[in-house]
Amino acid sequence: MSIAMIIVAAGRGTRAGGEEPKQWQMLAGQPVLRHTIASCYKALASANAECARVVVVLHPDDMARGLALTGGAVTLVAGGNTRDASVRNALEALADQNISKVLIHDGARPLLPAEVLTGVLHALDGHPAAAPALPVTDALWTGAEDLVSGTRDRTGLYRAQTPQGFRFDAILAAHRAHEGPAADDVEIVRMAGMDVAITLGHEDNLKITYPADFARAEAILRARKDAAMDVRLGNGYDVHAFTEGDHVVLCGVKIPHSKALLGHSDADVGMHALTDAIYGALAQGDIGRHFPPSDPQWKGAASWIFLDHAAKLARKMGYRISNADVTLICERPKVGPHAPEMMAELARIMEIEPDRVSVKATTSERLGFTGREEGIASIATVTLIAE
Ligand SMILES: Nc1ccn([C@@H]2O[C@H](COP(=O)(O)OP(=O)(O)OP(=O)(O)O)[C@@H](O)[C@H]2O)c(=O)n1
Ligand SMILES: C[C@](O)(CO)[C@H](O)COP(=O)(O)O
Repeated sequence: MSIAMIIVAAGRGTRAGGEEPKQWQMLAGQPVLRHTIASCYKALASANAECARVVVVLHPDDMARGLALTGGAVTLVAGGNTRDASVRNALEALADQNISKVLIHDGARPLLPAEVLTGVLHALDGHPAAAPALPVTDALWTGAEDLVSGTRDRTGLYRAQTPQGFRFDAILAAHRAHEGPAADDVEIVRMAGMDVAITLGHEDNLKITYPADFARAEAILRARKDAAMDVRLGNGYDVHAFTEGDHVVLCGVKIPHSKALLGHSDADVGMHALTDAIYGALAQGDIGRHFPPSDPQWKGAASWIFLDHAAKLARKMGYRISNADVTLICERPKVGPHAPEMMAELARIMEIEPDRVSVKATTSERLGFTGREEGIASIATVTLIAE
C-alpha cells in the first residue's frame, strides 16, 4: 500500500488571461506546471514519502506537450470539463494500483512549501482526510453597489489550499457517488459524511488565478533564491624550500632575509596557497593546471599574475570574493611587521576591500621542516559568493 499524488492541470485558466492556459505560461523562465511538479517531488522527498505514482491530469489537447515537459516520468491522464471530473479521471486511473493515500494538488499552485505537504500527510495518519488552509485574517464585509452593506464574523473561516489528502478508497467512493459541482475534493468527501482535518497552509502556496498572481509568484521565487545564497568555500596549501639568497617574496611583499625560496616562479608561497584556494572554491583545479611549470614562460614569473587570473576567473563565473585568510608557517622571517602591507597588496590584486583579507603567521614550534627552517608552508581559505 502506498501514496499517490494527483496534479490537476486540465483547466483553461480563463481568469488568468494570456495566450495560453496559465499552467503553460512562463514563471521565472519555466512553465508554471514544471514548477508545480518539481515542488511536489521536492516536498515528497522532504517528507520521506514513498510516492508510487505521480499522475498529471491534462486537457486532451495538451497531452503531447505534457509528455515533452515531463519526459515520461509521470503518468498522464486526460481531464474532464470540470475540476472534479479531472480528479475523478485520475482516481479511476489509480483504482487498481493498491494505493492507500492520495494527495490531490492544483497544477496552478507552483510554489508548494514542503511543510504544507508534510502536515497533510501526518494528519492522514489519524484522519481519513486532511487539507491545508489559512485562517481569514482580514475583516469580512458584504457590499452592494460599491458600498459596504454589512460585516460578517470571520471566526472559523479559512482559505482552502491544496494538496488535499485522502485515504484512497474513501475519496474514490465519494467521487463515484458525487453528482453536481464541487469547489474541491474536501467538499466531495464532506458530502459523503467524512471528517476533514485542517492543517496549516502557507501564504507562498498561492493559486495562480488572476494575471497579477504571476508577479506575486515570481517575487516569492526571487526571495527564495536570495535566501538560498550560493556560497563557495575553498582552501589552498603550498610549500617552498629555502635556497641561497638574500630575500623572500611573501604575499606580494619583498622581505630581506638570509635565504630565498626556491621555485619555478617567484616562489611566493602565501600567494600560491591563496590562488589555489580560489581555484578550489570554483572547482577549477589549481595553479599547475592554469600555469603549467613545464611552460618556460612562467619561469620566474611574479605570482600576482596567478592570483589576478584566479580572481578574474571568479568574477567571470559570477562570484565575488567575500573574504580571504592566509596563514604563513615559518620560524623566520618575522611576518607580523609586514602583514598590513601584505593584506593591502592581496586586496589590491583581488580588487576587494583590504578589510576582507587577513594574513597571519605561526611557527611550528621548531618542529618539522618549517621548524628546521628548511622552507615555508602556507594555508589559505576563501569564500566566494554568487552575485
Ligand atoms: N476542468 C478542469 C478545471 C480545472 N482543473 C485544474 O484545477 C486547478 C484549479 O482550478 P482553477 O484555478 O479554477 O483553474 P482553471 O479552471 O484553469 O481557471 P479558470 O477558472 O480561471 O478558467 C487548476 O490547476 C486547473 O488546471 C482541471 O484539472 N480540470
Ligand atoms: C481546490 C482549490 O484550489 C481550493 O482552494 C479551489 O477550490 C479551486 O479553484 P477555484 O478558484 O475555486 O476555481
